[in-house]
Formats: sequence, structure tokens, C-alpha cells
Amino acid sequence: MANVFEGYLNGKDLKIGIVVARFNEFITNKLLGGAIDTLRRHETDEANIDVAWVPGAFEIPLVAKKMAESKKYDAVICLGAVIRGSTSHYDYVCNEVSKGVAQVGLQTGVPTIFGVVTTENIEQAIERAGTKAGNKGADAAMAAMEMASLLKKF
Ligand SMILES: Nc1c(NC[C@H](O)[C@H](O)[C@H](O)CO)[nH]c(=O)[nH]c1=O
Ligand SMILES: CC(=O)[C@@H](O)COP(=O)(O)O
Repeated sequence: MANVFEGYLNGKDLKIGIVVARFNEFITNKLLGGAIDTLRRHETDEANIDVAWVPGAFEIPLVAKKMAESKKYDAVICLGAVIRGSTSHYDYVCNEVSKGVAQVGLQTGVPTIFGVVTTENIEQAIERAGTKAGNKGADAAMAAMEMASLLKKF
């Protein structure tokens, strides 16, 4: 019988940091609400959730790194909404925020969850912020709880 390790979907005793971008706030506020609601409904004490607002998704990795390096958090959740415009700026922002968030987790060992929606249009973003495609903020919160508890086992 193999030794199987898996995390739990429970936030009791977890301290969570959330970095959320203000750009496309109409969307990111819904992602934040989904994340906090999910954490709360899985026994996370809201007093153990810290939220940092940044201007846009490009700024997320820096603040996520500061949170992770503080060693105050069992996981850091990164929330944003990058919606394609009429130039290539979308590609640069998406590339840097995704690479940056991944690097924070690998460099610090703190689960750093990518909850940034990257969409072709506003409709797709709305679908992923609490309507027909669910709430990516809620999904990120679930991943944060699972990863935080899993890493405690190693
Ligand atoms: N177009 C979007 C941005 N752009 C702003 C950048 O994220 C950054 O804040 C700026 O370049 C200054 O460094 N940000 C988003 O979060 N979503 C977008 O759709
Ligand atoms: C993702 C973006 O940076 C984008 O919203 C900016 O729009 P544009 O490419 O039209 O300047």
C-alpha cells in the first residue's frame, strides 16, 4: 500500500494572506468575496485573513512575496482580472503575473495561489467571478487550504 499524502479543505487555525488587484475592481471584488466566503465557510477565522490591495495584476507578485517572506501566512492567495484590450499589453501583464506568482511559491515555500482571471473579454471575466463558470476566487481559496495543510505534512 503506497503512502499517500493529501491536504484537507479546512481553514481552522490557518492564517491566510490575500493580494487583490484594484484594476477591473468590478470583477476583483467578486473574486475577493468568493475567496473570503469560502475560507469562512471552511472554518477560517476572518481575523486570520489579511487583504492587501495593489494597483493592478502586474504588482501582485511583489506584495505576494512580501507576505510569503514574512512567514506570517500558511498560504497567499493572488486575485486579479486581466482582460484583453486592443494592444499586446495583455500578454505582458499575464506573463509576468503568472510567472511572478509561481516564483513566489517556489522561492519561499509558501503556497502562493494563482487566482487571476485572464480573459478575452469582460463577459468571460463576469462568468468566472460568481456566475455561470463559478468563482475563481473561491477556487483559489480551496486550493490555498488544501496546499497549506498538505505542506504541513512534509
Ligand atoms: N490592463 C490591466 C492591467 N494593467 C495594469 C497593470 O497591471 C499595472 O498595474 C500597470 O502596468 C502599472 O504597473 N492590470 C490588471 O490587473 N488588469 C488589466 O486588465
Ligand atoms: C490587459 C491590459 O493591459 C489591457 O486592458 C490594456 O488595454 P489596451 O491593450 O487597449 O491598452
